[in-house]
Amino acid sequence: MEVGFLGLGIMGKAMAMNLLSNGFKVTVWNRTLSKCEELVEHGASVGETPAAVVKKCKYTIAMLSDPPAAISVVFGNDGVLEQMCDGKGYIDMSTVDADTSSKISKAITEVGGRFLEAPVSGSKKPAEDGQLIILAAGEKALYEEMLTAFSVLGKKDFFLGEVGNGAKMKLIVNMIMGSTMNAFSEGLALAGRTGLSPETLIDVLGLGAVGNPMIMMKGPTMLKSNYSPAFPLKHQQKDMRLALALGEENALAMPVAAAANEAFIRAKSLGLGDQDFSAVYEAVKAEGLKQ
Ligand SMILES: NC(=O)C1=CN([C@@H]2O[C@H](COP(=O)(O)OP(=O)(O)OC[C@H]3O[C@@H](n4cnc5c(N)ncnc54)[C@H](OP(=O)(O)O)[C@@H]3O)[C@@H](O)[C@H]2O)C=CC1
Ligand SMILES: O=CCCC(=O)O
Repeated sequence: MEVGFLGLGIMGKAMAMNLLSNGFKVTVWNRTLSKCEELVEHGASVGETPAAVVKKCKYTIAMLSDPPAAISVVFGNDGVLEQMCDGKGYIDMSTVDADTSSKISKAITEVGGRFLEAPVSGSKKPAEDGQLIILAAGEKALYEEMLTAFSVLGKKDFFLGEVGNGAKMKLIVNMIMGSTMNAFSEGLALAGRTGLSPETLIDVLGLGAVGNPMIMMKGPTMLKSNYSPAFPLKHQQKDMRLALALGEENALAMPVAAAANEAFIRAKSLGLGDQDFSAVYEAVKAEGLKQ
C-alpha cells in the first residue's frame, strides 16, 4: 500500500516510520522540509508540497498541530485540495475540533475525494510502538480500506459514525487527561508544601485506584523536572480550549476543565509551551511563591 504522510512532528514522524518498517511505501512532506531527511534514510520518498503528495498517492494521512495548520495544509497554496480528485482518500489524524474537520471533509468530498478523521489517543511511545487508539469517523468504506494501516499504527480502532464524532471523542478524552494532570500536580505540590514526600505520595497512589498509568508514568519524571516533550503542553492547552468550546456549544458548564485550562495558559506564559504537558506541575508549584 502506498500512502502519503503530511506532518512529521513528534507523532507524525513515529507513525510514518512505523508504516515504513511495516512495508508501506510512504511519501512524506513536512512544512520544515529538513525533517523529511530521517524518513528518507528509512526508505521514504519526499513530496515537495502537500499537493505533490496527494497527486502521487491514493491515500494521504495528515498529523498536524492544530486547526489552523490542518486548514492551511488543505486550503493553502500547493495544498491538498489542488490535487484532490475522484477516488483519492484524505485521512486527518490531527486533533482538531469538529467544525474544522467538517469544513475539510466538505471541501474534499465536493471535489470527489473521500474523507476520514482519525485522531488518536496515546503519545510518543505508543506511536513508536504502534499502540495508538484510533478514533475514526467519516466514510465507512475508506475506514475499512485503512484498517491495514491502522493495524500497524494502533492497538485498537473505533469507528464512531459521522465526521465530527472522532474529534469530539478525542477532545473529551484529552479534557479528562488535562484535568487529571492538574489534580495530580496540585496533589504533588501540596504534599511538598506540607512537608510530605511527593515520592511517597506516588507510592501510595500506585497501590490504590487513583494510580492510573499516566500518574505512574509521569510522576517520577515530574519529580525530576524532566519535561522532555512527548505531548507538548501547548497542544494540551489547545485541546482544553477546544473541549471547553464543545461544552459551551452543548450548554455544559465544565468548571474543572476551565480551571485546568487556566493552569495550562499560565504554564504557557511561563515559557513551558514546548515542554511536556506534565510541566504544568511547575506552574502549579510556583503558585503563591514569589517569582
Ligand atoms: N504528542 C502527542 O502525544 C499527541 C499529539 N496528538 C495530536 O497530534 C497532532 C500532532 O502532534 P505532535 O506531533 O505532538 O506535534 P508537533 O508540534 O511535534 O508537530 C506538529 C506538526 O504540525 C506541523 N505544522 C504546524 N503548523 C503548521 C502549519 N501552519 N502548516 C503546516 N504544518 C504545520 C509541524 O511542522 P514543522 O515541523 O514545520 O513545525 C509539525 O509537522 C496535534 O494535533 C496533537 O494535538 C495526538 C495524540 C498524542
Ligand atoms: O493528545 C495526546 C494524548 C496523549 C496521550 O494519550 O497520552
